[in-house]
Amino acid sequence: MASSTQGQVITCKAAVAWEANKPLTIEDVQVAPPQDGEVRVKILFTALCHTDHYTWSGKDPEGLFPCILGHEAAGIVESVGEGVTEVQPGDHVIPCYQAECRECKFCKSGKTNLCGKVRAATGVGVMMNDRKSRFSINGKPIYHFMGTSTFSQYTVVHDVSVAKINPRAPLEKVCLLGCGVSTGLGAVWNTAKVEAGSIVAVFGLGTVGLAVAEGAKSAGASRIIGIDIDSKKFDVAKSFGVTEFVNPKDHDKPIQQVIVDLTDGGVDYSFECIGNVSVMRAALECCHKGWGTSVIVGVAASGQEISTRPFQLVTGRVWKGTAFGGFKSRTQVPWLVEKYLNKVSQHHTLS
Ligand SMILES: NC(=O)c1ccc[n+]([C@@H]2O[C@H](COP(=O)([O-])OP(=O)(O)OC[C@H]3O[C@@H](n4cnc5c(N)ncnc54)[C@H](O)[C@@H]3O)[C@@H](O)[C@H]2O)c1
Ligand SMILES: N[C@@H](CCC(=O)N[C@@H](CSCO)C(=O)NCC(=O)O)C(=O)O
Ligand SMILES: [Zn+2]
Ligand SMILES: [Zn+2]
Repeated sequence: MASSTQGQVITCKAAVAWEANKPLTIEDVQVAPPQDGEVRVKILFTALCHTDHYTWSGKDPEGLFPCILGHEAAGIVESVGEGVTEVQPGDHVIPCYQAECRECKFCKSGKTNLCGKVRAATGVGVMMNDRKSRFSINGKPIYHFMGTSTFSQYTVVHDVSVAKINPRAPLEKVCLLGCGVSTGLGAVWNTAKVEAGSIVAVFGLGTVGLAVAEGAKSAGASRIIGIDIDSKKFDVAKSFGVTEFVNPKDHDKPIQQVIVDLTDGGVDYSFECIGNVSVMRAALECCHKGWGTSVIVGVAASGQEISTRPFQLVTGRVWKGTAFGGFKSRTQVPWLVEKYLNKVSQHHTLS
């Protein structure tokens, strides 16, 4: 059914980042109607991912200001532009910063979840159709962010950047599948492909690290070692499957040595979920000789580089990275939502 706002400019509240490192301010923002291939979404719930903080801090080479941040959210389609066939007003959706067009070289390769269709536009804060923003304040354009800009009551996204989900799903929970939780689970299931019995190290126990732990537990890992400089994280991490805790501040030795000593030569899989290049090195170097694989999930600041002795790779360790946990967004986010709903109903049946 057509909404009363279809085709109209909507004025709503949004949190605007005017400059790097300056507090966001809540503003009245004009949100233009969706053009060809675009979808306007009423955002009902949005979470905060460390990447929002990263771009806000000014360390993201793609960061543009003023902008509307936010990329981990859920909402309902308000209206759609010409040619949009896969969603309609009223559909429950999760915006996907990692698009999936199913037509580009990347999508067709079967080798990656990265999609090339709208990435050039989303990287410079505009929509692909006219290379302009749909957000403005009294005529002054405000940049989009990651093709999602969910810190707004209404946002406009490309149709390839929106996943239609089961309307029974609680949006305040499944919004986390828009980034952190999916990324952590996918890093384990898709990128590392952790096998039962593996020893896993997780560096950083924020949303992403906790989801890695949950994924590793579900894959049957025998030990899940959580490493964080904030010991307050350890209690919650236990409930996500972490079996042992290490706070680097409690040790004089390099953290990779501590983990190697704890594990008879190193872990089978490690995950860096912080965005710190020294920790990325430690995460690689705590892997077992011959087969240990380390996955970089954290996003490091502009100008930062990773390093290690090539001997680490010559002797069989593997260094990988992951974006959105390797999930194909439009296809697999609805699947993750179903998986979550089934798990919740199973718990209800059991209790
Ligand atoms: N690759 C992707 O697709 C993807 C997706 C989501 C997030 N990320 C990135 O993943 C990282 C984690 O995101 P998050 O939202 O979980 O962050 P978060 O801030 O919630 O968690 C980070 C954790 O790391 C810990 N930490 C910080 N420095 C540490 C150190 N030196 N040693 C050990 N622990 C340390 C912090 O105490 C915190 O618990 C960020 O860099 C984020 O940008 C990447
Ligand atoms: N603009 C950043 C890119 C940071 C980055 O790597 N982003 C991840 C998602 S983080 C989600 O919280 C990603 O998906 N990367 C692949 C892509 O952006 O195409 C920078 O340049 O540092
Ligand atoms: Zn994120
Ligand atoms: Zn594509």
